[in-house]
Amino acid sequence: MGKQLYHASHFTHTLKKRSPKRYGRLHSIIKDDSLRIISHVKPTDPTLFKYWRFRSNLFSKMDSNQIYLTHELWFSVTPESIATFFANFVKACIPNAKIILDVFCGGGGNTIQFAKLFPKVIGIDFSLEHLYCTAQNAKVYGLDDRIWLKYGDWNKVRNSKIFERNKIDCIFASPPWGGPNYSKKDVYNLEMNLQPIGISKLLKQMFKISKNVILFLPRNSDLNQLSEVTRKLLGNEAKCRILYVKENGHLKGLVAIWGT
Ligand SMILES: C[S@@+](CC[C@H](N)C(=O)[O-])C[C@H]1O[C@@H](n2cnc3c(N)ncnc32)[C@H](O)[C@@H]1O
Repeated sequence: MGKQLYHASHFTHTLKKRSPKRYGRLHSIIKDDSLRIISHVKPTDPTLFKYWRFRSNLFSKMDSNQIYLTHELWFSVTPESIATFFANFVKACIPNAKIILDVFCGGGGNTIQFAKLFPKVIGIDFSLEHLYCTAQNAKVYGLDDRIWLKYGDWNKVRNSKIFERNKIDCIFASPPWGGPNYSKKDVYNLEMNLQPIGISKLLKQMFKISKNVILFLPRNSDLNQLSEVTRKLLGNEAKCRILYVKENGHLKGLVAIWGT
């Protein structure tokens, strides 16, 4: 799959060999095993208790005590039932897809569920710790052999040669929503608040790589902006499908779908 990618099954080994400096940044985390979650032990930060109470919703294998999370991943990983739904949805739309790209892959919530159904998944993140979590979590699900990881900022990685070598059938992305305040506004402005860039630029960059794009966005996202950007980039007849996503009766967000 090319030198620029790390195979999840030997992520730390390859990192150590190819990039000792980067490995050095992870060394203490690996040595202390400090990101491993012991399921019955509460996180030290009380603000995480509400996520810990529902920890098995994040990963059904949480009780294996082999799931890895950073502080940020406790509240940003896609819950397993939602990630499973997204993967099944893509499989139903593009049954013969070979390669799925998961931009902003975090702790692998989505990457792992895609890898259950598709032969190759490429996960991108600019956090080495998060890539390490994805690789570790994929092992628990026995899916690390189908996952390749790319370290770097999307703004740079998007121009990488990996997309010349790998034909991407579908891009999935769960971009950062800019912190918990996203829900305080009636309408979430997708141009101003979405990280790391506004929706128009992000989509334009993604359409250069694949015509099939799925974004997991806040539930209060501005639908007019979605409609406008779709017409602007794909023409007046183009469509963007929207699904509202619930978990246990609670509205968690929406998915915007372009393409097949
Ligand atoms: C909402 S989380 C994704 C969660 C993921 N879908 C999961 O289930 O674990 C967003 C991720 O985007 C990453 N990220 C933020 N800005 C980025 C950028 N400019 N380039 C690459 N990754 C970025 C963060 O490190 C974080 O892991």
